[in-house]
Amino acid sequence: MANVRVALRVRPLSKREAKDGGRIIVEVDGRVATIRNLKVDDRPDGFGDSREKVVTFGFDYCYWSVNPEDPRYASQDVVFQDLGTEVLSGAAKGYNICLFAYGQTGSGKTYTMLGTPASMGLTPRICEGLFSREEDHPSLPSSCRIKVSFLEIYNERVRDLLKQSDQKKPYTLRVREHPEMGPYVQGLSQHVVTNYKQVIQLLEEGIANRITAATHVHEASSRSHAIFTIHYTQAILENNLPSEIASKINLVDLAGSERADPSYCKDRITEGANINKSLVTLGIVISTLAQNSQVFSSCQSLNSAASDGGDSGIPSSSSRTSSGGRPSRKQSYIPYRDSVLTWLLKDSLGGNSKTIMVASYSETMSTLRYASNAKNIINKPRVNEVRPSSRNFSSPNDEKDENLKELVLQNELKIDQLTKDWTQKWSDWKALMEYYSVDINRRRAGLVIDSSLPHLMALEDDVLSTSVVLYHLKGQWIERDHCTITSACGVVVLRPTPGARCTVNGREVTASCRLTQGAVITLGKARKFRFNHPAEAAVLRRRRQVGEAVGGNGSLEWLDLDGDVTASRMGLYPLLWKERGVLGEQGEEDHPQPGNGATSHGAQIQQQQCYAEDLRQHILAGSIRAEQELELDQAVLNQQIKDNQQWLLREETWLASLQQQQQQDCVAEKELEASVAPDAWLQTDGEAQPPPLFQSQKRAAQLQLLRRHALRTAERNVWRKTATFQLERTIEKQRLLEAQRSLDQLKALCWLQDDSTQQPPDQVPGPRRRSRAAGCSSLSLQR
Ligand SMILES: Nc1ncnc2c1ncn2[C@@H]1O[C@H](COP(=O)(O)OP(=O)(O)OP(=O)(O)O)[C@@H](O)[C@H]1O
Repeated sequence: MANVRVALRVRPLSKREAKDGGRIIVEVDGRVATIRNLKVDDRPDGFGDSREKVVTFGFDYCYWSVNPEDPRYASQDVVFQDLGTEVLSGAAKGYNICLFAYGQTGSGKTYTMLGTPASMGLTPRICEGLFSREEDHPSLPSSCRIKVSFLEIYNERVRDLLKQSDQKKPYTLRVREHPEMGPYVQGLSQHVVTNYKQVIQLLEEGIANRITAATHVHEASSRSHAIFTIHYTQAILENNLPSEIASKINLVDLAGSERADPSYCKDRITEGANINKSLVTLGIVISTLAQNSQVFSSCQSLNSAASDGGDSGIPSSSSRTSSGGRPSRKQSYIPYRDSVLTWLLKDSLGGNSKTIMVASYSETMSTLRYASNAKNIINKPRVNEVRPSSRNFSSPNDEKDENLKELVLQNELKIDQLTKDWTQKWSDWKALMEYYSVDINRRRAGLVIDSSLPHLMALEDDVLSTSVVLYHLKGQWIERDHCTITSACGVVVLRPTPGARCTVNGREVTASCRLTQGAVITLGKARKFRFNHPAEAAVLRRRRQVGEAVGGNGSLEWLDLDGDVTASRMGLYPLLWKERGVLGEQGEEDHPQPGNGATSHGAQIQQQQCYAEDLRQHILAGSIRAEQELELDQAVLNQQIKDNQQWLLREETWLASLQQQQQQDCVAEKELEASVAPDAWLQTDGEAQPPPLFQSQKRAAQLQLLRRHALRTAERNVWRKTATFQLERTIEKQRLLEAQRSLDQLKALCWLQDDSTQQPPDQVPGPRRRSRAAGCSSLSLQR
């Protein structure tokens, strides 16, 4: 519980006022303001009471800003040190805060709230405080987010001061009420800011767009109420779990009240009427809230003027609450919805907010009475904390409301868990499927079965068998009785168990043997398999294409399918010389076939190249697959978002119609009640919503929450998947780099050996040197 904090500020006389012989009749002493010499009775017959009347008001702060020479002088900085820092500390703790300036036109509201370029007011100073707070105190949560919006209420219509319409006619925005967040402006632009300069730019932009006009009292009078809202969110760790503290700061510069002047044009009179209407409503709201707070608090008002409803100067609603002069136990109806201003500030006035009011004083005492009344309002500010898995619902008075929220919370948690489980299972299953994926395509007359992993394909002896069996070689595949087939980093090796009969391409294998694309393996006498290595096949296909491109016949006669085990272990080493023949003809002329050592290195280089190429292919295929999948996920997510938006629209329309219906019913009901018993309506609780609408709104909110949650989860999944793909790619690339490195080492070793087998440099004729260079170019061409 917290009382509304009220500050009084007295500005200096304007030049015109000083010229007209005006004087300041209010005196400030500490936290008390005194007004003397009030006319007690201004009857023209002279029989009025001539005694000096003194009225005192107590406030939380009193600022004497009349003369800078005065020791009591309160500068902009002094005001900020009290009020601004209170706003900042409240925001840092996660409270919603509303600071508004009230007063007659020309009394100094805009000066206090916004200030001038030479003398900054509260709003820019508070913004500055938010940013410097982050910089000055690194111990504070580093992850803070600030979003601002700026609106004005002119003639009971809301305009976005930071998003001007292109059309001549300014567009207006609708005010809606969220069942949980309270009233809000639909479509109001929100601007994320990361530094102080950006906020000031937005503030200046909004101020420039605000409607002002000259009045009798003030040349540049603000004709609208302006609300600058800062959404301040801090990421914190609570019990080692990520959590958020969100605070909404409303900084309100109200339009000034003024007496209607018949000499004004029609528009100005309407404008003034609307300003006065909203300020009168604000007065009623403040007065009623103060009374309601008094009903429930044992505290007596310190201020006699505040408790004197008849002399408050504010349209009193006491008649609605009192019965026989004593306050009723029943809470009075608070007419928030009677003006857009009070509706929008509903939460700030008497709700979940810390509220500070700066009353700018000039001439009339009504401002002081207004302010004094506001002091009695007791709010229930609470910290807005968003817990890791869900929002933190708190402090509703209504028990039913609490239960409902609890239910929503539980549902949300359940859904969260289910979604998590489901996602996990789904991704496990998907990963498994992906790993063993077999692509079956219908092509022309037949079907093509394809897989990107090394596998064995059973060659059935039974002519009646019509099925195809694929055995994927994932990591290690152990056939206990026969042989071990290992697949590591794209290299598949078969090791027969001692005594077990294994043949590869018709030759018996007794030691480890590397399997190459297309090898036919026979286990025992009957079981025949064909070994497929898709990545290797892709490399071979590409080479065949290169061969064709440079004039070869594209045949695979060099693919030594029947090569002996040693050759097989070397993998594709014959390719090296074949390719040199194709790509390095120039070097071939004077470059003899290297000796055995060189052959072995060449084979290793070739093998390494194949491996690197495999990896490259693998990365390529992986990234294409990842992209496709992400695209698909994104499309699903977009569709979900679209569906949600449509659903929200339908729900809103439906609620609006329900609301309209309810309003009509209410009017009809009131009319009926009025005709039956004029005082009967006093007994009704204005704040209570009729059950059907309330239920519908709750239901809508519940559904909305669930849907929003599902969306958030889906978004998180896409993000997680993207991250996984990126990680996979990075790992693959790392592997590729390593392969490349060892390839380079092998090459260097090979050339070193070449060098050692050649004659000393002084005996080497020129063309041989060229040939080595040509060999080099041949390799780099391959690379
Ligand atoms: N504390 C102050 N010190 C010096 N000048 C002030 C102070 N307060 C107000 N003024 C000056 O008084 C004039 C009117 O102030 P301001 O525009 O803030 O009034 P306002 O209450 O916002 O008026 P309106 O409601 O018509 O917009 C301005 O010229 C402003 O600079």
